[in-house]
Amino acid sequence: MVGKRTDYLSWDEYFMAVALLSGLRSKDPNTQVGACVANSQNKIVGVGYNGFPWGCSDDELPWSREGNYLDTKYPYVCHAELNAVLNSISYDLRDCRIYVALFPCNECTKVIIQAGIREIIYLSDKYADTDSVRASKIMLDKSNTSYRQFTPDRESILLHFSQ
Ligand SMILES: O=c1ccn([C@H]2C[C@H](O)[C@@H](COP(=O)(O)O)O2)c(=O)[nH]1
Ligand SMILES: [Zn+2]
Repeated sequence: MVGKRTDYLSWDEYFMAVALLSGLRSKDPNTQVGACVANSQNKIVGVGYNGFPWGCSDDELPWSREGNYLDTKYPYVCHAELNAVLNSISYDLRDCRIYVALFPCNECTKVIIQAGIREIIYLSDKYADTDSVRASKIMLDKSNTSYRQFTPDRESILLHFSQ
């Protein structure tokens, strides 16, 4: 008898990989963030990445991090989590989990909480020392929204377009 494959992706690996793959769509030269929302039946209900709003050309708005506020990306870019929630097939995301490449900022955290998402699984917490992420954690703790860092059991996942 032929046994089943044993190196198949766990649900956490699968959804985090979808989040990272979505992040590869981002044009941000510094930080590419992807997000994937999965429901309690392990179905993907929304994905997103950081990018400019509809109709706002990637070639006309700045990707700078520094300079006058209006000459930076910050006032314009839609965050990955916001896009994943807005792109979702369901209005009600109660009991869903969101997989994100980067710990959500305070604005995304508000969206996540208000959408009813119950758990955040993140990869990087590189902005842990900012007030934005501190505020996120305060709100998450108060609202009983759980969060945990994804600890991968494998270094990478390879995809080949040629079989
Ligand atoms: O919760 C978040 C926080 C940030 N982002 C996006 C917004 C920007 O495009 C980058 C951050 O750029 P830096 O150059 O690292 O400041 O990440 C997001 O999608 N979600
Ligand atoms: Zn954000």
